[in-house]
Amino acid sequence: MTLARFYPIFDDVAWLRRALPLGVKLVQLRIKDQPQAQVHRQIEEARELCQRYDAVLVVNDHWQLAIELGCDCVHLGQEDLDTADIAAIRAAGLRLGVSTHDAAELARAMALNPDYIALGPIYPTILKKMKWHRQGVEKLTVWKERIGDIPLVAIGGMSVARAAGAFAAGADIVSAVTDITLHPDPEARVKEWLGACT
Ligand SMILES: Cc1ncc(COP(=O)(O)OP(=O)(O)O)c(N)n1
Ligand SMILES: Cc1nc(C(=O)O)sc1CCOP(=O)(O)O
Ligand SMILES: [Mg+2]
Repeated sequence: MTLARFYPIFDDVAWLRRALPLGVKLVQLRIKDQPQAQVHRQIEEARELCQRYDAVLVVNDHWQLAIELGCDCVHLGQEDLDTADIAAIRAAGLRLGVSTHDAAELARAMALNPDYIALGPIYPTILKKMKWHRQGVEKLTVWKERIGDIPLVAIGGMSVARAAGAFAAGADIVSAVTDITLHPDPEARVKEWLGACT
């Protein structure tokens, strides 16, 4: 299945209630620091919403719950890979996206035969503190040459205005958080994103 080119990431299912009716077809639920019961409830609702709107739900970090709740896809970073049971994820039929930031991480990700590879932060991000400041769009070209047909996600400091440059450099998908969630009119911004990622 081909993944949509616009990939918003949200920290609460309430955002999915707003974004999915607008036409978002690929979305990540990235919940941090919430009690397990709340995470469970949110993933369950997100899965139902994505089924209703024919969208792919990617569950960040919480791979056991993603398996338990019959979700489509999980996203794991390099630290997550230290403890995740990849065989169990695959046996449950879930797709897998993996974060990468340097060549060693890319080699580790490629060995898992992932369904997409994310490279970031392409531009500086204000969402979280990171060891990497800015990879630059040029690195997307290098990554795309190395990963071939595996979809490449550009993440980190992405905006509507920056999306075309990322696609031109080799990204197949562009992901964003704060460009949407901190926008004064998030719905209007999602619509702009959908227009920029056709
Ligand atoms: C599409 C996408 N790319 C990268 C990340 C980051 O994952 P990770 O390194 O595990 O960091 P956290 O998001 O868990 O803080 C992502 N979530 N999605
Ligand atoms: C969650 C995340 N992971 C990144 C990585 O490089 O792995 S950058 C990032 C934050 C993306 O948020 P924003 O669009 O607001 O910059
Ligand atoms: Mg993670």
